Amino acid sequence: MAAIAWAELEAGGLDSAAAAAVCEQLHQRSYCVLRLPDHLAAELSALREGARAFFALPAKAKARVGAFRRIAETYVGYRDCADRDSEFLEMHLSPDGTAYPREELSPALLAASEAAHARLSRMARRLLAVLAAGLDLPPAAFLAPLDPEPLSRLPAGALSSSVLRLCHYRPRQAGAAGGDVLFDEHTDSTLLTLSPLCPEAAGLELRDAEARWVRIEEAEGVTPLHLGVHVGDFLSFLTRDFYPASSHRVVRPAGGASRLSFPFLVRPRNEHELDTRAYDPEGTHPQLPEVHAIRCAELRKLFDVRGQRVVRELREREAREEERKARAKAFREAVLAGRRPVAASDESDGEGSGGARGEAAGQSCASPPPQEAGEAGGGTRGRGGGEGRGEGGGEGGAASAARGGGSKWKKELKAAKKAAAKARAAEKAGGARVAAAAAPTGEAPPAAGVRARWREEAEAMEARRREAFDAAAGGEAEGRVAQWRLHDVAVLLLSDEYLFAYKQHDLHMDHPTVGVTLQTQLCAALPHLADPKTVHGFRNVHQLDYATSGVLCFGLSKRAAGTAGRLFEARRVRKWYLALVEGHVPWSERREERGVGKDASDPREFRMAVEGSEHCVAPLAACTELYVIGRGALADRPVSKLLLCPLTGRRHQLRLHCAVLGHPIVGDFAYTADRTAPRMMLHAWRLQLPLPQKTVVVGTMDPFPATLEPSAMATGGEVLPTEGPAVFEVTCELDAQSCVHELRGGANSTKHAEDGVPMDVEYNFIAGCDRRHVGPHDSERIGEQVGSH
Ligand SMILES: O=C(O)CCC(=O)C(=O)O
Ligand SMILES: [Fe+2]
Repeated sequence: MAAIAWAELEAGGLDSAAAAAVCEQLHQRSYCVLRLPDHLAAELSALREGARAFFALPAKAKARVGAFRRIAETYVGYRDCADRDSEFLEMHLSPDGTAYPREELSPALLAASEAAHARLSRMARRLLAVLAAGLDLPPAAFLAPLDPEPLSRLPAGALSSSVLRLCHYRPRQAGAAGGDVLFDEHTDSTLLTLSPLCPEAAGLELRDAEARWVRIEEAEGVTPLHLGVHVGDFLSFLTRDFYPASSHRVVRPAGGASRLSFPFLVRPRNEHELDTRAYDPEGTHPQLPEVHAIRCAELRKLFDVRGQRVVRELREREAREEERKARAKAFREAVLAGRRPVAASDESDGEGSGGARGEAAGQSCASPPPQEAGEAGGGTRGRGGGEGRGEGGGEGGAASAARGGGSKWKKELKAAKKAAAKARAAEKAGGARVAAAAAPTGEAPPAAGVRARWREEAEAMEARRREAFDAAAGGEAEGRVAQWRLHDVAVLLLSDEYLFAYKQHDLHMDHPTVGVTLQTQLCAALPHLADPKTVHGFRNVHQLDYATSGVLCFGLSKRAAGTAGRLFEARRVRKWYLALVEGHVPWSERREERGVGKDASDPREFRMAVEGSEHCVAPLAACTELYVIGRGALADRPVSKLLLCPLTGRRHQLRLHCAVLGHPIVGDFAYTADRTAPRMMLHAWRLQLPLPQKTVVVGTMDPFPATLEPSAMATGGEVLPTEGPAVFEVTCELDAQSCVHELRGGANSTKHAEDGVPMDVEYNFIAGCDRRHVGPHDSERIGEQVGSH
């Protein structure tokens, strides 16, 4: 799971990339993980040490802090849940910023709690402002119910509603009964909950979008400086489940370790009366319920009742899901045991493709189809119910909602209507008024929010690209637009653990609405290897842009994908790209180190910009090595062929680095005005992965060969057969110089410039790679190459 840097969220605008990631993740799966800056380590460890010392006190001393009790509309104090091996201390702040309760607590714990409370509260406000902006709402829409800022504006004698809950889960006593769930499944009756993670005694489990338990503290790379953020009932209610409440629980950490945790529960003030009309005077916002004159305290009671039912439903669903998983696993194991993966494409041409074909053909039909997000199991999301453990011990749950897939909005609408019906019942009973939590009946509410916006953007980009082709081809665009079919995919290398595929240019890796994407192609070609637990079927570990072609690696299991993903993150993967760039490049080698950040002038937030340019914001370090392979012409225009080695992987890094050096990539729609090239001439040529057992290099043919033949452009987008094997694989480590040597030596040219670079070469491009280009690989040989580990 990629953590979002808090520093970026803090420094960027409400619509920065980090902000968008927070909105997207909370929308998709109701939680995200933030990476806190190192300087907060001391603050967090002071809190940990203070709490550890407190919980180590004799029971009598802890009881003197004061039992769990209600003070001015909120609960404070210490409680011991001996039957669950857990104890809790609820810390609030007084209007002067001091912690409450204070009796018996060490000055160190008080100081650490005050600092953490204040800091987490500020972070929560920032996050809520970001989440509001994600729905085109002003920050006040989500901030108004919170404790006032500064706290000195609290009524005299009141305490903060938001609470820092110090939790201690003891190791299991020898011979003790009791299960492994220490804190039952629930949703928090908060807007948000912020939890510094505890990887040394991982126990926090959250439901993912398919309602499976995820132990976020066990994810690779999680440290005590990571912060879990999850959505509570109030935010879920206020956004009609756009940000759904996260269902979670605490289980016994492995190895019987004791666990300390500090969830910060960002609560609305009980006495606050919700009124959303100010933020949506027309009542047209598709996500904001129209609510007025309803006290948060009343709403909270409603959440508690609803939570009970949803937990029951979830448990039933979980049992059904377990059964289905066992069946899918048995099937997958049977296929892998046979080591005979089958390519069952939509069109059987009888030719061998990437994986060995044949014997197991019948089985592929029976394999479970990959599921779209939200389709799995009906899409009911987890919401938990209070288990009668007192305030906070068991928190209420919000209405269930479904996400993803075509029926998402209908399901959401249904949930919203149910919520409205309940609210109306509450209105009758308690006199509170919830005007209309339901959308207008009869039709799904219009799509809103970041996800919908991004989808629109992707579609608009696609439309623009088509338009440009239309213009360039004078109405004969059809032949020039890449219209890939399901079987236009090549499997370059297949092992038990990894799949390397060829992505065609002008093809999405995946897409919520487009039918032919690399993912759907792979699902059609290798249905038995598609994992129904994933959203699209195959676990990609890195990305290629829509317009870029080339090698992509997929992990066939979560573990394999994790291993490869970590190699990418650690920058241990070497990548070589080939590009045709405009003009004759005057140097033969170059290193470009300008950082890459967002281009603030692009309203679509698509383009990036290099450090130092006028509109570049928050640039991140970027480095590319560029080598000239040759200079010549492509359809009468001067071009150079480059080998590009990105040492970092920023969005659009290669396009930008070429452009800023004065030689943009031919056909790059984002950074050039040229609309005549039939494709963007950028290709991910080779990938070198130092997998634990063996380093593999997987490559493709050179799609921009030097040739004296008539340009392939004339054939307009047709898939051409290539000469020789399309897959290049070696098991020794490669370096850039040897690639340069190989490419220059292979250039079909007799003239050389002074620097040894071939000149006057007529370049060509191969419009795509089809299965016929792939060498005769069988899974045994490839298994040897990649090794299994
Ligand atoms: O102990 C934890 O990490 C989480 C506890 C929790 O869910 C809560 O206090 O609401
Ligand atoms: Fe919780």
